[in-house]
Amino acid sequence: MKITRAKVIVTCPGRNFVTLKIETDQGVYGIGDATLNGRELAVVSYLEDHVVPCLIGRDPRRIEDIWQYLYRGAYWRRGPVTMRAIAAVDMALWDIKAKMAGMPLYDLLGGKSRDRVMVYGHANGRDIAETVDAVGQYIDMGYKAIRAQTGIPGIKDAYGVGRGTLFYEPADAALPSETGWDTRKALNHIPKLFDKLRETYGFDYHLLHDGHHRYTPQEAANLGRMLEPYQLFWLEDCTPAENQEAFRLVRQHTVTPLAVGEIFNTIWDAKDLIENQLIDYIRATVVGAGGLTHLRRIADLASLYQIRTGCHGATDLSPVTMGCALHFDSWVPNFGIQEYMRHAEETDAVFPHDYRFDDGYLICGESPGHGVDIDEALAAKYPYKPAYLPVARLNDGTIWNW
Ligand SMILES: O=NC(=O)[C@@H](O)[C@H](O)[C@H](O)CO
Ligand SMILES: [Co+2]
Repeated sequence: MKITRAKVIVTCPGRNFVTLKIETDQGVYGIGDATLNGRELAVVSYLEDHVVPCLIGRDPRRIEDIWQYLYRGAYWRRGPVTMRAIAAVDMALWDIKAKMAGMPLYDLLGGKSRDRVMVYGHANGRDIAETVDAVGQYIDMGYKAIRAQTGIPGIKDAYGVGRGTLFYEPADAALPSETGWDTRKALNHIPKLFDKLRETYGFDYHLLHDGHHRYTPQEAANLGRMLEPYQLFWLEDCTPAENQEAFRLVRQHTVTPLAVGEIFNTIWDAKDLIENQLIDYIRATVVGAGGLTHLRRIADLASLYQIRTGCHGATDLSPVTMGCALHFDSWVPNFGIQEYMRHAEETDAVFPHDYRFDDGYLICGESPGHGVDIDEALAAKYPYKPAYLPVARLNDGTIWNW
């Protein structure tokens, strides 16, 4: 069996997505997501100019060999562009293998460990009252788990607060927009949000919060401790994780569960965090961490330390990633939760899929492969539109983590 063609499809139905389509001499094709929010075209070039020429003629059944070839063969390794390109190839090859086997992908991974996948949505508001109301909307939609982010008095465009939409799409300008940050103001305000949420809705619903890399370890520990009475499902990205050891300082001072990893590219970004049990959930994704082949390895390492998966699932991860993630989530024994920010209608039209939302859970599809396709004719109607993630500055102008 041979790969006869591989093409990169760039489309912008509501937002930019990069999709790799691999065709074979057996007429079966597979697709993979390669979207890197704000740097999409770098992955397009990496794939078109440096990966696709190496794929033509290879046997698509040799998923592991191709993964190792692309990872070790590039010599330069572990970056977000490289690992997204490898992920797209990997997803497409698993799609092909499952289609050839006539199986939904989860069957190829080892079968279902659960019938449905608990998801969480993004409730946000410009102030506490709006955010409390938005959480109520998600509860009414059947969600059991809701992430809550609120505007903070004195902070311009705090992270996670949409502009009147039900969910949050941060890539909002042709050049990076400038947002503010003030940790003191955030630490004074965020506990009040969760106090109000628990007072309003009680403790039966899972509540999550994203620190989005903005606190130092000591500040993160302080926030974690202040949030303990509100029993969060997790506090995510509480401090930057380049220094994995920083989480030990947080861990020592709070029992608030910690989640990290949406920007991780390989197992090496998480190894120390996992082996030292410094986190409770690993957020690495199929598209961000080298595909199913590599994400399985991360999940298996995490399972040794009772750490569960909590895959990132924002709008900028395409329905192809969501489809693959649901097959992974259906199989992985140490599943925790799946982030599910809904895609725009025009996105769903370009990427027909068989997964569906039901009462706070996503139900994985049963069709052979990962269950997601791309309508190329429709995709062509949405040309790429430059869109950058914002940057954040402190009050004195210092660039901070967005
Ligand atoms: O937990 N979810 C998130 O942090 C997302 O909202 C990220 O900011 C975006 O995916 C970045 O493109
Ligand atoms: Co996040």
